[in-house]
Amino acid sequence: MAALSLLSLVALLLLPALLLLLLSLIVRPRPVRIPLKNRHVFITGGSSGIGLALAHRAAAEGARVSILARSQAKLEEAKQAIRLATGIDVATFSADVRDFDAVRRAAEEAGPVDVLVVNQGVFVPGELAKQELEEVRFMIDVNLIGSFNMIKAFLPAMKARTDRRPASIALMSSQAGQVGIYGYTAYSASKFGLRGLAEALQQEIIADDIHVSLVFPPDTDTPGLVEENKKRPPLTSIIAASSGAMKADEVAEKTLNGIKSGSFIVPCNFEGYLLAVATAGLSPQRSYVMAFVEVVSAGIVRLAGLFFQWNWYSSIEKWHAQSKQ
Ligand SMILES: NC(=O)C1=CN([C@@H]2O[C@H](COP(=O)(O)OP(=O)(O)OC[C@H]3O[C@@H](n4cnc5c(N)ncnc54)[C@H](OP(=O)(O)O)[C@@H]3O)[C@@H](O)[C@H]2O)C=CC1
Ligand SMILES: CCCCCCCCCCCCCCCC(=O)[C@@H](N)CO
Repeated sequence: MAALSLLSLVALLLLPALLLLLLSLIVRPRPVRIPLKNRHVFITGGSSGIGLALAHRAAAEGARVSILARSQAKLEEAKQAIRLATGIDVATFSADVRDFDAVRRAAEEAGPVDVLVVNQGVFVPGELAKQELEEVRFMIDVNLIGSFNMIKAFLPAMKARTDRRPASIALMSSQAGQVGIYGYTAYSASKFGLRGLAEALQQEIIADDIHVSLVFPPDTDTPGLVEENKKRPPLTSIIAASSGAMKADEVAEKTLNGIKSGSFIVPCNFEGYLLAVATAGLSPQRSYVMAFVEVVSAGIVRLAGLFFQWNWYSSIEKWHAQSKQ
């Protein structure tokens, strides 16, 4: 009896250890560190919200920072704010990411970039039945096609960089890019699209030592969210409240840490970790510890996900029952 329990104890410890060992051998791409100090970090949407917080932090960490957005006035305001806080001057580029020629001119002017953060994004919530196709197109154009434009324009010089240290392309998705949320048909589609782009792109540029990160923030306190809240269907707010809200600077910190550690998936809060494990799919994974968590908890996290859906559909049913009265 004692021998049997000793045996099962050994098996209990040995199996996870063997699994960890196996995973540490097979996870791909291999782990990498991406330094920011003295490197050129280019941030789209860098004049407001998460992008502005990223620019602040990257400048404070000793990077050379460039920001791109449409409004020259907001860019100038951001530049002054960063100078006041850090004493550092960032370069500004006024362009619309939907305009490939404008983006290409910015790329030429900016010179080679080591860390490209494609963060610009627009969000107009609303049920598809009530939304104009023009708004749908707007979100797909800025969030998805705009990201393609940025990468197409900046990638050639990144590949040809003479600094042989590892480089990074980070894309700002959203937790609504991991799970579809009521009121976000177009927005979720644009953010899910970034995932396909990122997974395929990582395979294409790994040989250039360029590493892709996909960031998934929850609701984040930014000027963009203040605007969004004016239009949000109540059910969007109810369902989005399943994940806690964050400050722009907290998301910026998670994002830069994710970039520096070369993480492909970058969750930002606890719910974000659950979502990352629940939607791990066939994404690349560099961390054998995270890979271990994914393998071991897949079933139970799926169960948790089904409970969330149960809860969300209950809210939707309740909402319809109330509005019929
Ligand atoms: N806030 C949130 O709750 C969340 C946000 N996100 C994502 O994070 C990113 C940043 O969001 P947030 O900080 O809230 O956004 P803000 O609305 O506060 O800022 C958006 C930034 O993008 C720029 N931008 C918008 N459209 C374009 C365009 N066509 N071309 C170039 N620049 C553009 C804006 O400048 P200008 O208008 O002058 O062009 C601004 O600098 C987005 O991708 C968003 O989807 C993800 C999850 C949650
Ligand atoms: C396995 C269990 C997982 C449980 C966690 C589920 C939480 C889902 C919440 C989704 C929130 C979406 C917020 C989108 C924010 C956003 O992008 C807009 N503000 C526009 O910018």
